Amino acid sequence: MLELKEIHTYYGLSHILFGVSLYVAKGEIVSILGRNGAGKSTIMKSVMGLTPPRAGSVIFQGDDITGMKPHLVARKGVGFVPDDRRVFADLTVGENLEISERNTEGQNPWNKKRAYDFFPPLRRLDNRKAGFLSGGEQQMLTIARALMTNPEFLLLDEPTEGLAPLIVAMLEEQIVALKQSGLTVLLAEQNQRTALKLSDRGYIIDNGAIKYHGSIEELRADEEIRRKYLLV
Ligand SMILES: Nc1ncnc2c1ncn2[C@@H]1O[C@H](COP(=O)(O)OP(=O)(O)OP(=O)(O)O)[C@@H](O)[C@H]1O
Repeated sequence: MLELKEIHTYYGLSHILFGVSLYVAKGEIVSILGRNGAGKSTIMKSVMGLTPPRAGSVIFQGDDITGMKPHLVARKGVGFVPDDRRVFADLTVGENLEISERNTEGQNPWNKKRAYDFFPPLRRLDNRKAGFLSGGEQQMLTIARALMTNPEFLLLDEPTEGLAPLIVAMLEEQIVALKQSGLTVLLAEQNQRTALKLSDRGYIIDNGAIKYHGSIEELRADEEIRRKYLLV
């Protein structure tokens, strides 16, 4: 469904991604694991066209979308949950959801009701300004906003970072539910426990290059590689 072929991405003169290749098949949850600053977010932004790769290609559902503008990538069915949990602080939770609603003509489209059924804690916050939410509530809202665009593919950048264990467990369950509903997910994670629990396959990135790729069973069994490249 998504394939990156040897992409090189820069911030100005800084060369950040060095020939990153990966693929995600329809229906999979694939994790990119790596330490702080390894390049996980830059991979996500390269797919979204926020930091277009200067070399290599991004193929989505057979189309070359390398360097396509972010709103057009979104229109193709890619939802993005960035790691900064950006919401419109002055709008209510309900308004944040309503203004994100798109592509509602398919079967069982996401709307406010479905979003509240999916994240029940958000329902009672319908009228609350989003700037007053807790970190966990904000993360639910950020994910729900991405879902309101009815994506087929979701880029999730460190969704559980800095959240309390109970919220992390709830989000993990919901990510699995999204997969069961037919969504394909590329997940960036520093937290290997979450990645090992949810994913079908994993990539390890270090210093902007892929160092390892395997099934989650292989990754789980390979303690040496995890110790070398990940936080333990
Ligand atoms: N806007 C920017 N301008 C310049 N350099 C940047 C910018 N954003 C990120 N970088 C650098 O790019 C490298 C990769 O960052 P990236 O955010 O992709 O890492 P990450 O693996 O997602 O880590 P984190 O968990 O901290 O988000 C880092 O060295 C970072 O300092």
